[in-house]
Amino acid sequence: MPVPVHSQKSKILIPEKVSPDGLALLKGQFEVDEKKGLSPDELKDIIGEYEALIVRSETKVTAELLEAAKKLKVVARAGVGVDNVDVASATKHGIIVVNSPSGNINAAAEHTIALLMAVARNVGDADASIKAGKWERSRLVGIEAKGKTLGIIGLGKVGLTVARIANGLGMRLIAYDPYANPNLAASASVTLRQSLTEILKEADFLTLHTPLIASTKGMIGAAELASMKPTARILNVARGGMIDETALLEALDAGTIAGAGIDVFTSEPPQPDSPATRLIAHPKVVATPHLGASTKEAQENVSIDVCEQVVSILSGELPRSAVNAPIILPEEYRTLQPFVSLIEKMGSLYTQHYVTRRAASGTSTKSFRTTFDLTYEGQLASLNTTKPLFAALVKGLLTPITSSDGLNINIVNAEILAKDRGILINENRSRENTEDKPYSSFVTLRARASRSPSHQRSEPSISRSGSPASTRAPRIDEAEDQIIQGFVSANKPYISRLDRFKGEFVPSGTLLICRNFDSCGKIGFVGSLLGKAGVNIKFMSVAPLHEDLDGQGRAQGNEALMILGVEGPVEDGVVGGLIASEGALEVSVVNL
Ligand SMILES: NC(=O)C1=CN([C@@H]2O[C@H](COP(=O)(O)OP(=O)(O)OC[C@H]3O[C@@H](n4cnc5c(N)ncnc54)[C@H](O)[C@@H]3O)[C@@H](O)[C@H]2O)C=CC1
Ligand SMILES: O=C(O)C(=O)COP(=O)(O)O
Repeated sequence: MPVPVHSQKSKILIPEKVSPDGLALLKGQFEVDEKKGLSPDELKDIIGEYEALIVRSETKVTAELLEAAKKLKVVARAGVGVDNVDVASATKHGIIVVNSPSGNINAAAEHTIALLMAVARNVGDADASIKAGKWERSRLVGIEAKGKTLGIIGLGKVGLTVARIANGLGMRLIAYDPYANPNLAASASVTLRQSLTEILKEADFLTLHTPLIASTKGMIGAAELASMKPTARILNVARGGMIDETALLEALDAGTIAGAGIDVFTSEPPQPDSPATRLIAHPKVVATPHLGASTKEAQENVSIDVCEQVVSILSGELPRSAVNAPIILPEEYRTLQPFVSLIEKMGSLYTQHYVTRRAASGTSTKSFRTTFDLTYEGQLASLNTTKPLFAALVKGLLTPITSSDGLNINIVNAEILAKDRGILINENRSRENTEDKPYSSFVTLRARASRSPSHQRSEPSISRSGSPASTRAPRIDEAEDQIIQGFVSANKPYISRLDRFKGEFVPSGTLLICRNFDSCGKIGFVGSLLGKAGVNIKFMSVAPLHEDLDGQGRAQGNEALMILGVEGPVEDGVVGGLIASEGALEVSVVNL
C-alpha cells in the first residue's frame, strides 16, 4: 500500500467522549483535536480543516455539515447505529463511513437484561423508595423471568446475544425478524414467528433490537400496544423513535402495559415536558440515559476498532467495516490489499505515460473514446468482490489529472465518478493456471482507444502541469491497444509488461521511461546526462520487445524500454537532452 506521507499531519476531530485506547493509535501520527460541547454551527465552522471525524450517537452528521467538510475522508462511528449520520450524503461526497459493528454488542445485550430484571423486580422504584426512607415490601412485589415469554424484534447481533442470555434465565424465546438466519435462531433456542402480531400477543417481555430505519420508525404505536397482554413489559435499548412515546405513556397510565425499561429516546437528551421526559418520570418505567454501550470494555473495543480504520483510510488502505462500501471478507481483504496498490499504480502509469504522450504527439485526446479491460487471472479471479480493484483503477486513472484538493476518489464513489467521466471499464476473470509462475495472481490492463464519432468527452483530460513528455513520439495508431501487466510478489507490486515491452520493475517513486534503439552506449549516454543534471539513479531496468522474444528470452527487435528510478525532479531540459539525436526515441516521466 502507499506509504502514508504525513509531512503536514492530517487532522482528526473528535467532538464526543471516545475511549483513549483507540486515540493512542492516532496521536503522534495525526493531529487529534478532542473538542466537546460544540454547537452544530461551531462544528460546521471548523469541519473544513479535518480529514477524519470520530463520533458516537450525539453528533448529528448532516448533509449540511458534510457539504462544509471539504477535506473529510472518513466519518467513523464509534459504535453500531449510524442513524445520526447522513450516509447517502457522505457517499455522494466520497466520504467513507465506518462503524464498529460488534464492539459494543455484548454491552447492549447485558444492558437489556439489566433493564429486564429491573423492570421485573421494580428495582428503580424500590431504590427511590428506600432512599426516601420508606420500607415498602408489599407494594414492590415483582415477577420472575423464568418461564416467561421474551418476544424479540430484530434477531441480529444484539437480539441473538440477548436471546442466549435470556435462555440461561429459563425464558421462552420467540422472535420476529424477516431476515433472520433460521439456523442461528434455532441454535439460540429461538422460535421464529412470521409476523409482529404473533409476537405482540404472546410476549410477557418485548424487546426491540432493529436499526432505526423507515420500516421500524414508530413500529410500536397505540394499536400494537393495545394488542399486547396488560401484564407485558417493554424494553428498548435500540433506538428512540421505534416506540411512540405518547402511546406508551398512555398505555402505562391506563394499565394496559405493566412496565417499561427504556434506554433510548426520540430526542436525546429529551426536551423538558416532552413525552420522553414524562416517560422517564413514570413510576412504572426504569430509564437510563443511552447507556447500552457505556461499559469500559465496549468503549475500548469500539474506540480501537474505529481508530484502526481511520488510520487505514488516512493511509490509503481499505477499511474493515465501511457502512457505505461493499463488505469484504477478511481473507479477501488480505488478498486484495496489495492488488489495490498495484492497480492504482497501473491506472496512474497509464494516464501519465500514454495520455500525456498522446497529447504530446499532437493527437486530441478529446477525439478518443477509451475502453479499459481489466483482467484478473489466477487467485484474484475467484474473489467475491473486485470493487476495491475497480475503484483503485479509477483512482489511478484520474488522480494524476485532478487537482489534489479536487476529487476524493474511493471505493464509495468510484463507479459514479467513472460513469460521470465516460470511462468504461470491463472487468474480466481468467482462471488461467498461474502455478508455473512466481506469483499466484496476475492483472492485465488493456486500453482500447478508438475515435469517438461525436468527439464527446471521453478521455480524462490531460493537462498535467509540469509533466515533461516526449517530443519525438510517433502518432498513436487509434487501432493500437495499450497494455500494462502486473503482479504482486511478497506483497510488493511489480509491472511486468508495458505495451510491447516486457521487463519487471517496481512502480514506485519517480520513473523515467525511455524508449530507445537497443544499441550499445545507450545506458552510458542516459547515465552521464542524468549525472550531469544532478539526477540520482536509484535503479534501472531494461525491457526488450515483448512480441520479438525468441525462445530463449533474448530480444530480437531493435527497440527496448529503459526504466530508471530516479531521485529529485527531472526538468524539461533534461528530458529534451535525453531525446537528442543519439539518445532516446521517447521519454516520459511518471510519479508513482
Ligand atoms: N443503546 C445502545 O447503546 C446501543 C444500541 N444499539 C442498537 O441496537 C440495534 C441493533 O443492533 P445490532 O444487533 O448490532 O444490529 P444488526 O444489524 O446485527 O441486527 C438488526 C436486525 O434487525 C432486523 N430487522 C431490520 N428491520 C426489521 C424489521 N422491520 N422487523 C424486524 N426485524 C428487522 C435485521 O434483519 C437484523 O437482523 C441498532 O439500532 C443499534 O443502533 C446497539 C448497540 C448499543
Ligand atoms: O452503538 C450504538 O448504536 C449505540 O447506540 C451506542 O451509542 P453511544 O456510542 O453510546 O452514543
